[in-house]
Amino acid sequence: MALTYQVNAVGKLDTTSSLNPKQNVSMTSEKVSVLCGEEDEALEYDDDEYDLEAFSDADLSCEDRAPGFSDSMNGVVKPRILLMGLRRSGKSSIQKVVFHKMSPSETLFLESTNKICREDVSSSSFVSFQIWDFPGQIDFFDPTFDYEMIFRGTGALIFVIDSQDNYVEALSRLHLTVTRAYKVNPDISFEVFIHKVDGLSDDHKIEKQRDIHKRTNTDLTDAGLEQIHLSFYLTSIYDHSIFEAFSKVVQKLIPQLPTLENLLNIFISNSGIEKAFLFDVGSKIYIATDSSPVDMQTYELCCDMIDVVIDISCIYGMPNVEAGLPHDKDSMAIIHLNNTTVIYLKEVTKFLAMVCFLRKESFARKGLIDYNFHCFKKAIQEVFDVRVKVQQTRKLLNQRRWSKLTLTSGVCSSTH
Ligand SMILES: Nc1nc2c(ncn2[C@@H]2O[C@H](COP(=O)(O)OP(=O)(O)OP(=O)(O)O)[C@@H](O)[C@H]2O)c(=O)[nH]1
Repeated sequence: MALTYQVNAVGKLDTTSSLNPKQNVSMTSEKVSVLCGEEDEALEYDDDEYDLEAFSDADLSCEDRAPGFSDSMNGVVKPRILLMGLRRSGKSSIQKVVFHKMSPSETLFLESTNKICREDVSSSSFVSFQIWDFPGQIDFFDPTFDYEMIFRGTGALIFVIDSQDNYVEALSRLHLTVTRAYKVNPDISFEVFIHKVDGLSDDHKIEKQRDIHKRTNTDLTDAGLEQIHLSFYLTSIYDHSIFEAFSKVVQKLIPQLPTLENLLNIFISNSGIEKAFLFDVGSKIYIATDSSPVDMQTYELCCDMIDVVIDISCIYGMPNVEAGLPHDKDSMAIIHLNNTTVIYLKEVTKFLAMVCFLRKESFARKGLIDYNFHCFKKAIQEVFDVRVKVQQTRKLLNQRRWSKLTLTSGVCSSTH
């Protein structure tokens, strides 16, 4: 597949000739700049000047990195993604494969979960949430169980259905869960993973999805809750479908998604690129892509490329001691496929990477692409800065509100 291959692992980036005269690069999304003309093609852009690492992690507490969901007195908590479903439907396997790099075959030895497992996922500046894995046997509608508290802070509820099993019971549990959760928090996104589809033929998969879709919608309509929207995904841990489904779930929790998509659209249209993804490298979740449709094969190629880069970096790269990663913000890779397509990976931060698909002819203008990438990086920094400012203001306002309340109550008690 790969005719030529080039990886710059940690600390080995060859950011040679920075021929660019110090230009004043504009930072707003509308101004992702375009360079045209012959001489621009010679440019090699040095991204070091704008060190995104500086704002990717260190400046922020965990709370700051959370997208949305304010519920405590003066802070912001991470949105929760709940993994629910009957026993042995595959919940823990999904979590282990996507977030712990467990190989699918190892999940055969996973023991049944007997208590709620919470895990923080804060792998990048944009991806930050908590996953709660519920044991299949738990009756969370038991009166002693505070399900209202759980649903109140939930961003997405993933209900996993084992497609290789009889799913009648799973569907009635899904209905119960969704209706109760909706009453507590109508903002939850409800996601249904029709899981373990690796054992089914293509026709059978579609048929199952149609059947499950029809039954759940009929149940909701009968209950007068047709306004509840469920999204369905066919998933398996044995291929990339689980990563793709998880990407779509996570994207719904990123408030900056439209801005990121817009930036990617501007970037690709000005750089001769056919498709670009913004990946969270650790989990292989793509947090944004441009508006052209995503096909599974392209996504799989991106995942394979990320695996290769990580493997090579682990072997030949110098460890990024601070972050505990084998790659850093300077890592990049180029793969030339034998069908004249080039895949170009460039790190945006130490956690985020952009993967682009383009024609060989367009790649000849690498200088232009690198320059536009550099502008894209700066625009992302702006998005991030704005978010930090909004969150800091929100915190400040909350603190003020509380001190005002304290004062008021002080006045009340003295007049009494
Ligand atoms: N064929 C196939 N098997 C899977 C898939 N995902 C999980 N499994 C298997 O399903 C079995 C149960 O997986 P678990 O992850 O333990 O299920 P769980 O829902 O967490 O179970 P509880 O902890 O009991 O609630 C394991 O043997 C997994 O290997 C899949 O996509 N395809």
